[in-house]
Formats: sequence, structure tokens, C-alpha cells
Amino acid sequence: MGQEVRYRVRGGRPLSGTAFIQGAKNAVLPMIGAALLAAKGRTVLRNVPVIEDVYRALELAEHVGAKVAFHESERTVVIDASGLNDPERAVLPADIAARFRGSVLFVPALMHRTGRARIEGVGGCNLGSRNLDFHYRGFARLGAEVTEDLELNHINVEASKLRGGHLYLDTPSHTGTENLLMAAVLAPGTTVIEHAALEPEVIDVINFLSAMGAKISGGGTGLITVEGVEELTAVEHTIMSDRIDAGVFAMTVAATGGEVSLVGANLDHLGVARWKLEQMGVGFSQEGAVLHVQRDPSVPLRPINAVTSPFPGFATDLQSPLMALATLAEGESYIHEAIYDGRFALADELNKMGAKIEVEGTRAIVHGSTNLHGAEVIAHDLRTGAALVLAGLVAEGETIVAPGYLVDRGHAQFASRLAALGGDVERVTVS
Ligand SMILES: CC(=O)N[C@H]1[C@@H](OP(=O)(O)OP(=O)(O)OC[C@H]2O[C@@H](n3ccc(=O)[nH]c3=O)[C@H](O)[C@@H]2O)O[C@H](CO)[C@@H](O)[C@@H]1O
Ligand SMILES: C=C(OP(=O)(O)O)C(=O)O
Repeated sequence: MGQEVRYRVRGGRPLSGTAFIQGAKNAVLPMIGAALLAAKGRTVLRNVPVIEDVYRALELAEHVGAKVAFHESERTVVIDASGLNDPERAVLPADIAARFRGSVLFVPALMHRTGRARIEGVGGCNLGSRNLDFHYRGFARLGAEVTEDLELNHINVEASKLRGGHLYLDTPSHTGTENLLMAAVLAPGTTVIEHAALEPEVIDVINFLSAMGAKISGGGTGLITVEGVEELTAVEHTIMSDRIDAGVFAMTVAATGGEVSLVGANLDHLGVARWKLEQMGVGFSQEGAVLHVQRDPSVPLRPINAVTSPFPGFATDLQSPLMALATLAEGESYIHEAIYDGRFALADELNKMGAKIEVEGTRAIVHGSTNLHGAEVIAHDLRTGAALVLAGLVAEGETIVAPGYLVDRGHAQFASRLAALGGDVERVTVS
């Protein structure tokens, strides 16, 4: 049997000090995919978070023929994609690709560099139905032939002659927008993407592609236009800071009480989450690129209503830590998960710790405040894991959160960064 990572947490200490917010997972993954579009030279990505999803993405890049080096202590990745031209290697194998959602972001580079791609699996958090129809239908509108092998459950994409086209997304899909952009940047002609995503990571990806030589306008407006170019150049880029990591740290301080400075966090990137936390009793002040967060533990948290929606709405990835926080607020909080149909697995785990949460479909009522107690709980996905660590930091006694791999997918050095703030958290490996 292999080793399992767990988070062991003991509650009761307020947090104080300085935490360094990591580079954004949801920006670096599309950028690793985009780096493979450059046929010459070396791409240098800085502020790369040392997380499992980045390791998987780099394994995938190597698998398809790129040379990669991850200098973890420098948080820098160097990618040389000049050798990526063998159609036989244009395969995203399930053993790597099914372990993270970002694997789908490799398809455009494979289409452009080898003329084809085979997708044997795409992973990511288990949040209910997570379709990829916008991606595949969009590739087809740009001239690719997309077929499904129903027996093997593989998708085959043949793309010898991509060209610009008019695309519309039914909902402003985050990776859908990035993937269609990457498919369009090297496709001759003009591509229009209507109802495109507005997330800050999408803007960061547009900035990266533009630095590589892509011609993109309208980023951040919902209507993006791309003029295809003949080639893209390898460049250096510093990844934006991770707004979800910042939100998780802010909510953890809200839960324990205390005062913490988040280095690199940007209040504007929290969108509606900022206003919701302020309503609950959290204080924010932005000082340049450092965000100060404080909460007076002697004043009870107020309950909250939140509906998840695309940026700048309340981020679905922050819904789990908000639910954990709401268990501490005095009164009933209402949460409506409007992006995913299966993102409430956390409720049962928090209830094991003494919370009183009722779930009906995509709506949850959190009856607070409750005194949480330690328990052995399951991280059903990345943010459930982070939210349970948050809960453990205010619970009486010891909480064990497993599998820790899911937390490690998206939060770098999570235990040591919380421990540096005074939290009693350890990441342990058991056989
Ligand atoms: C690697 C990455 O960046 N992951 C983020 C990205 O996921 P991801 O890009 O997968 O999320 P989307 O924005 O695409 O999904 C939003 C909704 O659209 C639906 N949909 C999406 C694509 C499609 O082809 N068909 C379809 O129906 C999904 O099922 C979901 O209900 O944005 C999510 C929403 O902010 C975040 O939770 C994830 O952390
Ligand atoms: C849902 C998430 O990630 P992914 O799309 O990579 O599964 C997340 O980051 O919370």
C-alpha cells in the first residue's frame, strides 16, 4: 500500500503575522499549456506555486515531448517545447491527465504543433457534472474534427487546418475561454469569442499570450477578438497571485480571529467575497501589494447569504471555506451553489465536527453558531480539504483531514504557512 498524506490540526490559537500568497494555480496551468505553442526558445514562468497540479502539468508536458525544469526553490519553471512535433506522442494519458482538470488545456498546443490530440482522461475536483462540450464544440467550429471513442472513453481531435471562427459560450467558462483562445491565436483569420470569462487568471493568460506575440483584444469585456498569427515566441512571465489561496487565508483569519498580512494578495481579485467577509465582521486594508486582514475574536461573526457566480461574483472555489466560516457566525447563513451541482460534500464532514448544516439540492442552510470539535474527516476535493483545515483550527481537540493530496493539488506549503502564523497544523505522511 502507498503512503497517504494527512493534515493534523488542533484548534484554539488566533493567527497573526505574515503569509506569502502563492502564484495562481488557475493561471499557471493554462500558461504551461500555452508555453507549448512556442516552437522555438525557452519559456520562463516565475512565481509558480509548488503544488501537485503543477507537477502533473509538467509530467504531461514532458510526456508529449517538451523539456521542462522546475526550480522549486526559485518557484521558476523553464519549458523548451521545440521538440514537441511528434503526432504519435500527442496523447494525454489517463494516469496523468485524469488527476487534474488543467490537462484539457494541453489540447490547443497539441493541435497546432502535431495536428492531432487524443484525450484519454481529464480530472479535477469531483463537483458533480463538469462538461467539456464548449471546448470540443469550439475546436470543431475552428475546423477540428472531434470524435469520441465510446468503447475506450477517449476523445480524438484531428486538426490539420484550423482557422478563425465565431464562437459563443453558453456560460462564461474559465478554461473554456482559455482553451478557445489558445486554439485561435495560431489559426489563420479572425476569431470572436462571445460571452467569454472575466476571471483575473484569464486576463493574465491573455497578457502572457500577447507577450508571446498573439493578437488579442477585448480581454475582460466578455467579447474577445483574436487575429491569428503565424508563430509565437517563448517569453518570461510572472504568474499573478492566487486569489483563492488569498481568500482561504483571509477566511481562516476570520475564523480564528487575529491580524495577518497577505503578501501579494489583491483585494479587487476577491470580488464579491470581499463584501461578504466585511459584512461578517472581517476588516481589510490594502497597502500596495500587501493585504491586511483582521478580525476581533471578541465580536461574534455575523451570518451571511451568498450565491456563487463567475467573476466578479462570489467564487465557487471559496464557497467551501465560507461554509466552514458560517458555522461560527451567530444565526442562519444561506449558501446557493449556482456553478456546480455537486459541491456540498463538505456539509456532512462539518456536521461530523458538530456543525448544523442542511443541504437541499444546490442550497444549504448553515445554523450557527456551533462549537466545532475535532474529528476524522474526508477531503472530497481540494477546497473541501482546505475548509476542513480551517474548521480544525477553531475546533476543540484534534482534526485529521485526508486525503491530503487533494489539498496539495492546489495550496503550496499549506501547513507550514499556517504554522508560521501560529496555527497548530502539521502535514503528515502515513503508510
Ligand atoms: C483549472 C481551473 O481553472 N479550474 C477552475 C475553472 O474550472 P472550469 O474551467 O472547469 O470551470 P468552468 O468555468 O468551465 O465551469 C463553469 C460551469 O460551466 C459548465 N461547463 C463548462 C464547460 C463546458 O464545456 N460545459 C459546461 O457545461 C461546468 O459544468 C460548470 O457548471 O473555473 C471554475 C469556476 O470558476 C473553478 O471552480 C475552477 O477552479
Ligand atoms: C475546482 C477546482 O479546481 P479544478 O478545476 O482544477 O478541479 C478548484 O481549484 O477549487
